[in-house]
Amino acid sequence: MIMKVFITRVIPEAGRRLLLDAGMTLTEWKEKRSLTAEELIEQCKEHDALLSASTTINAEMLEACTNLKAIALMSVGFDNVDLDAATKAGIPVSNTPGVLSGATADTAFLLMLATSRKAFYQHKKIAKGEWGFFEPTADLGIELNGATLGVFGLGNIGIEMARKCMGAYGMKVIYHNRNRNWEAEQKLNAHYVSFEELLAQSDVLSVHTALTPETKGKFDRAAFQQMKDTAIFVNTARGGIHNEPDLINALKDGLIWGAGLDVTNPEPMDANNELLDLPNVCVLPHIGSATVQTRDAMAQLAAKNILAGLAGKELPNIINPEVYS
Ligand SMILES: NC(=O)C1=CN([C@@H]2O[C@H](COP(=O)(O)OP(=O)(O)OC[C@H]3O[C@@H](n4cnc5c(N)ncnc54)[C@H](O)[C@@H]3O)[C@@H](O)[C@H]2O)C=CC1
Ligand SMILES: O=C(O)C(=O)CO
Repeated sequence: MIMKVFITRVIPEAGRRLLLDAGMTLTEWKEKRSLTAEELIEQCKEHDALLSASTTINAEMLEACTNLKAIALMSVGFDNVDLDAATKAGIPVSNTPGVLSGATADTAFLLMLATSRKAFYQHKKIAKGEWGFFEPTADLGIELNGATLGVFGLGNIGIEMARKCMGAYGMKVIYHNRNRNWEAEQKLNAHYVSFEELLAQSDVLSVHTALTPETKGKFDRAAFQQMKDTAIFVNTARGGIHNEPDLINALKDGLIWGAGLDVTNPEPMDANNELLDLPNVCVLPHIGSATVQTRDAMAQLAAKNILAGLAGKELPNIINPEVYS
């Protein structure tokens, strides 16, 4: 029987090929705008499986599309999906863990280093014709050698970030997590600390948890107040984990030294956002996993999950396993 897969964006050929070679019929959303909620429902009703690249999947859609045999997300994060509703609708959902950890940690590392040297600000100055002259005390950065990296969420990406920082700058690693990660602690010689200690001791604080009700708005004014005024805040996880007005004020009031963000709240960020004008800030448009190799691997993994679901098997990267009980 021919199975039909709906794909919410154009995905790398590596993933499409796996599905096509298995005899699937594909419909890709090729328009330069996101699907509306109604369009998503309309499409999903006509298909057997959904491969979703950062589309909101709400209860209404899931209740309307119980025909779906699998939803494969092309992401690790699943805060855009109503997982309880998916389970209630009997639809298995998968994500793409692991394959994007290196690329996303590279992005966190890039933001840390670029922020520490005000790199994006300097680039903008040149573009505006403001190369200037040699001023021994102007626009200085800070060095990272021997600094303390604080990881909030020592999972796949947090571990990769810690490795890179240790290798490049001999950074000391401390972390705070829901649960202690004993294995990573041993491998990285990382020290578990309370959230308050993480705030107080980090020279660079890098966020790597999922966005959940517990982490939403976790980095607010009260948190920034407890950080060093020389600290760099890096967030490549989700914009909702920091409170943006509080972050702007923390930077302007000198509570912290700088910020590097791959994720904002909302996305896309408004072009007039104050953060874009601050010298010690570097912002990227959510490109954590955006390399050729990583996007190929993500598309392939998502495709493998779809194929398993359509063959009546458990999705290898299932995130709502209770759907099978
Ligand atoms: N910027 C980008 O393009 C990308 C962003 N991400 C984001 O990064 C997040 C992390 O990804 P992975 O490292 O692969 O996930 P992971 O599940 O391997 O690691 C997350 C860690 O956070 C910990 N954690 C969860 N809730 C916590 C809490 N309330 N307090 C303290 N620790 C908590 C978990 O125990 C786990 O160790 C994803 O959820 C996603 O939102 C992921 C990939 C790319
Ligand atoms: O995987 C994720 O969660 C992302 O944000 C995009 O790769």
